[in-house]
Amino acid sequence: METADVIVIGSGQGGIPLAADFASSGRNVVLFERDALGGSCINYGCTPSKAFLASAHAAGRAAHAAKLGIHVQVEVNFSTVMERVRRIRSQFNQGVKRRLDSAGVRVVCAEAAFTGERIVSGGGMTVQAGIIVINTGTSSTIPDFAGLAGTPYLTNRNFFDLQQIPPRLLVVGGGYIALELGQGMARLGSQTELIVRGDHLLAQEESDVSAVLADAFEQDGIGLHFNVTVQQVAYTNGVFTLTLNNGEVLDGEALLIATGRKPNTQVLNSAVTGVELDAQGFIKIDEQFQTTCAGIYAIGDAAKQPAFTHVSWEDYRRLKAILCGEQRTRNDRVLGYAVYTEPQVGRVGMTLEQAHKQGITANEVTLPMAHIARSIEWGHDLGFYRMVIDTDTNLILGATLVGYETAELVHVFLSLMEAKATWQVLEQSVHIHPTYGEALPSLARLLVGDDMPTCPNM
Ligand SMILES: Cc1cc2nc3c(=O)[nH]c(=O)nc-3n(C[C@H](O)[C@H](O)[C@H](O)COP(=O)(O)OP(=O)(O)OC[C@H]3O[C@@H](n4cnc5c(N)ncnc54)[C@H](O)[C@@H]3O)c2cc1C
Ligand SMILES: NC(=O)c1ccc[n+]([C@@H]2O[C@H](COP(=O)([O-])OP(=O)(O)OC[C@H]3O[C@@H](n4cnc5c(N)ncnc54)[C@H](O)[C@@H]3O)[C@@H](O)[C@H]2O)c1
Repeated sequence: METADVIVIGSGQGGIPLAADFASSGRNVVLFERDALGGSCINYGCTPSKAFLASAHAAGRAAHAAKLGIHVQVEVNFSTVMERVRRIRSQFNQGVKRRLDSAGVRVVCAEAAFTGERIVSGGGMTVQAGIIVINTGTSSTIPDFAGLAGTPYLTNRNFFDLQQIPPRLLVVGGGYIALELGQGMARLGSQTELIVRGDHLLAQEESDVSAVLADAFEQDGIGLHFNVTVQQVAYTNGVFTLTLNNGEVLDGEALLIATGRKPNTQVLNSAVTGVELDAQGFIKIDEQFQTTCAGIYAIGDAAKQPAFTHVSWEDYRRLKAILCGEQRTRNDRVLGYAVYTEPQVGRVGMTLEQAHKQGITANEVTLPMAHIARSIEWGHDLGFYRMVIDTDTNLILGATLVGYETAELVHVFLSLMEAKATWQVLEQSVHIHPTYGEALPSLARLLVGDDMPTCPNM
């Protein structure tokens, strides 16, 4: 058996920099990875999906430009789209390999499992270390629909290997992946149907967020089927046939399953080293990312942190500080997220309902796109900006921005909230005309009683 200073299991978004940093500082680091280096984000998640959406939204914007008086015939070269996606993914993946190699991390390309107390085995190698970091992420959950098993359905894992655009695409799910990839395929030319179990898209968001997205999806020609489940899947002569519980029957040349994620912890055999899992299989951690076994830590999706790359990356920064002796915790951070549909959803902090549930005296203001000069001028008329505040302290508690490129704009709120700024700071700010950003002080001015419309020229 070999020994190391640090073992990292999984090359997720936190594990890579952690392994590289410790190896660069002279520690003996072994990293196990059973699949492509770089984890879900680089290989099957953010990187390929956002490169794919760059093409899809370019096509969508061109198609919608008719309302600006620009009429174009959109012609999609799907092979070029997907080759570009795969080229970018490969470029990022190679970058990870170079980073780990140059830092001196010993990479073992194999599945790892615990075989004893702080002992990890994989690929014919057994290593013991005082510090072990688990960063094994999640995989797609596959529902047990009758007839599904054994059919060539898609998940985010094989979606980016598509060579040809299916004329018709069936998507099961109403969450992030279903919406981003479903809208993307529709914009590239697939007749897309979304099969949604609940009564609105993005179930965790407020219903008016979902309503805006549903409106946009209908403009893209996407069929929306709410409050339905799949009863039967058949696959014959290259065509999927889904029978829904309301009797509806849908056909498509491709079927994308996007029904959520499960933690990659089943094969870890973590009990042998005293690492406990919760009922859903996520690794239990304390405030400092430590598992129920001293010296073993878990970060990212497998530790049930909000499942985003920037969170796994921030887990790494905090865990590194903790391992270097700093008093840090994982809880004192403002976390946001975005959905890269068009329009986008940029979110941070609490909704009004969540604030009330916590017993906070809160209020909210909402500014529709129709009251923002830039959105009228540019023809981006769907969506709204909303801010939630604590009426006792005046602190900003959260924001929901639905509209064009709001994944960028929401950072104004992330920084204000990190700085513990009051809404008056925003209200007093002078933003540039005509921008989407100028609507944010206008939003805050609704709290001092300004009536809409509140932007210049409105
Ligand atoms: C389609 C899609 C799009 C996404 N888009 C975004 C986005 O736009 N923005 C965003 O912030 N987030 C996005 N995410 C989420 C994001 O990809 C994850 O939250 C992020 O990758 C963090 O994951 P992680 O670090 O926990 O582990 P992962 O990136 O999942 O990596 C875990 C690694 O561990 C390996 N592994 C697992 N078990 C073992 C084992 N026993 N032995 C060895 N290796 C093992 C896996 O092969 C994998 O490489 C997206 C996800 C998907 C699926
Ligand atoms: N833009 C981003 O940051 C981004 C993009 C993609 C994924 N992600 C991350 O990846 C995670 C996983 O995404 P996801 O879309 O797989 O999950 P999700 O949890 O967002 O959505 C899952 C959807 O599947 C539905 N569903 C679950 N079981 C079902 C069943 N048996 N039949 C029919 N529908 C069912 C749910 O109702 C929900 O609509 C997200 O939560 C997010 O953290 C982030």
